[in-house]
Amino acid sequence: MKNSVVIGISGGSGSGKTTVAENLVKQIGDEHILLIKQDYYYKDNSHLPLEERAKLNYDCPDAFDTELLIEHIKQLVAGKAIDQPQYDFTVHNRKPERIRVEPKRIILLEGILVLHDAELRDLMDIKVFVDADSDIRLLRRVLRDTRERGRTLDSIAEQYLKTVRPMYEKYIHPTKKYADIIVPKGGFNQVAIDILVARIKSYLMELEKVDG
Ligand SMILES: Nc1ncnc2c1ncn2[C@@H]1O[C@H](COP(=O)(O)OP(=O)(O)O)[C@@H](O)[C@H]1O
Ligand SMILES: Nc1ccn([C@@H]2O[C@H](COP(=O)(O)O)[C@@H](O)[C@H]2O)c(=O)n1
Repeated sequence: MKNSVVIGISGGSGSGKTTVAENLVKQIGDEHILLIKQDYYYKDNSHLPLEERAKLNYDCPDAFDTELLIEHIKQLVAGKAIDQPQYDFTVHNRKPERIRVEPKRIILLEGILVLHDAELRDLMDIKVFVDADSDIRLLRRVLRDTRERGRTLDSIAEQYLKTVRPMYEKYIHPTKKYADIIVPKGGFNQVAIDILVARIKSYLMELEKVDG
């Protein structure tokens, strides 16, 4: 048995991925569970000015440094610490600093395209797709992006029509077929969360048995 179990949580922007993931961390306790956001692995675009960075497509596989993400997940599974990049949505770029992250028993990997890459999927023990209707996802995104990501309504509308919606149809929604569990009704689906918590607890017991 491996040192750690990897759980991938995917779904469209605003579907409730972060809410599900944070709920799991709360219920299991953060000494055993590590949350890795795919957002941290957006490529560094420091070579471009802010106006150019604001126009990029952030909803396609190419926007992410998946090679680094895979390397980091492999390191964590092998029981090694990583130096994780950080991301600042308000300036559309990586932060200059990295954060040292220690491995934990359960690794939750959350992001819009975590189920897209076959090598990344193969590292996962459970694959989850969080689902919500598109109007609900858009509404949540408008509220979040104006409150937390420094965006205007006009910029959200333009980005949604230009990239967010078409890329969801092209890349994100098709990955639903890889999921072991589909969580409808977004982030506060207590039944789905309870099922995941029970499964995670049984993984933790198995891992402890291996340790003796
Ligand atoms: N089932 C739900 N009902 C109501 N609001 C929700 C639900 N799930 C998530 N939200 C809210 O929607 C917003 C976006 O959810 P979040 O989990 O950040 O989505 P994602 O990580 O998929 O982009 C957050 O403000 C969150 O509190
Ligand atoms: N500079 C950026 C980078 C990403 N986005 C959007 O974030 C969404 C993914 O994050 P969620 O928490 O919503 O899953 C994705 O849809 C990108 O469009 C951005 O707006 N700006």
